[in-house]
Amino acid sequence: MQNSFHLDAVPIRLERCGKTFAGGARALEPLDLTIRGGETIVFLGPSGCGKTTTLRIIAGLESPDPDGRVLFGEEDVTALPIERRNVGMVFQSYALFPNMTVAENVAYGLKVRKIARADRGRRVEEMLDLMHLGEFAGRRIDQLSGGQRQRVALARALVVRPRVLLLDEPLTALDAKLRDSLRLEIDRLLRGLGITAVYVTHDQGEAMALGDRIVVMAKGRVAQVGTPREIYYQPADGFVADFIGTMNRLGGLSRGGTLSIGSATLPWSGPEGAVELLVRPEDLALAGEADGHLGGTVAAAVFLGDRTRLVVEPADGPALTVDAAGRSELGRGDRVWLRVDPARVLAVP
Ligand SMILES: Nc1ncnc2c1ncn2[C@@H]1O[C@H](COP(=O)(O)OP(=O)(O)OP(=O)(O)O)[C@@H](O)[C@H]1O
Repeated sequence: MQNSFHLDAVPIRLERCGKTFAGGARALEPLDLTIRGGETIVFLGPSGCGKTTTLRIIAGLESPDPDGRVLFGEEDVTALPIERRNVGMVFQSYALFPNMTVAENVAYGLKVRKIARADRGRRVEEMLDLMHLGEFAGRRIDQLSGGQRQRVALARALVVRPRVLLLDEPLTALDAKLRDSLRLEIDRLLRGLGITAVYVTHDQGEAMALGDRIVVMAKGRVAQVGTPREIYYQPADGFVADFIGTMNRLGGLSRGGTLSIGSATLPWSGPEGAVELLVRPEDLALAGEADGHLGGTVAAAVFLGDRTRLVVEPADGPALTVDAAGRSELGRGDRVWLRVDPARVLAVP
């Protein structure tokens, strides 16, 4: 990024960070996780899985159960309140001062930290530049669009040069198109600044696009930690497989070094026995009757422009989603054959 603005990237370590709320509800099972300096880590999961609680523990808005520790670099910050952790936060709800100008909002954190006026002015200007907000400096917040407000919120969080940037569903309140463009902007910003960032979302597309690594959570537990590719191609279990992208369940059997699918018996070197067999739509191919493994009828066809997404019902077993390449004329009621590459079939517990 062509800007003098630079942040030190600290690693964050969570050690046995669980959370039990008054009344005994366990929102978070004890969690151990190291977030590398400069890494963007995304907590992803359905509502109520504990992602916001984890973020709030990192921020210092919530303390972990006794025994849990939060470290920023070598410093144990477990007992420090949020104002002494030097974190920047961005929320879905913006949390800006509506009757102050953009520049005043961005300057606020510097004022609280008693930064001298001249220095303040320079840093605000630098930050507004970075967020392409220069022309809005004198506008009041209630005169801005949602996307512009969220850029102000980012500027306000970053101007104090936080050790870590925490983002809680920052794009959820915006419409789809704005969400996409601001997501790209956040991506550029995080890469450019090299800041350690923790991002909470329930949107898998956002998680895949922004995360260096994704922590998939379910019911207060970590289901899997991995890069977007690891999570997509090697899901740890059926929950992760279903939560990220589209996944097919193959009604087949793995036994004695073979995989039986439809009328075909294929060589198989994966786990056998009580496993679920899964395959991504892009790893199924349409074929002819002679070289197909599994016959079925097209139950639905959705034209997506570059491809047509088909739902194919085999004679027995679950329906399968498969993509036909552009300009395919396949439609409801057509009889098709599918080929399965056994090397692409996943077996999960
Ligand atoms: N202050 C609180 N007191 C009691 N229970 C709470 C409190 N805050 C959260 N919880 C509970 O802890 C669990 C995890 O909540 P959390 O907000 O971390 O989930 P989340 O994954 O961020 O969900 P969402 O996407 O809906 O915000 C939920 O069951 C929630 O009801």
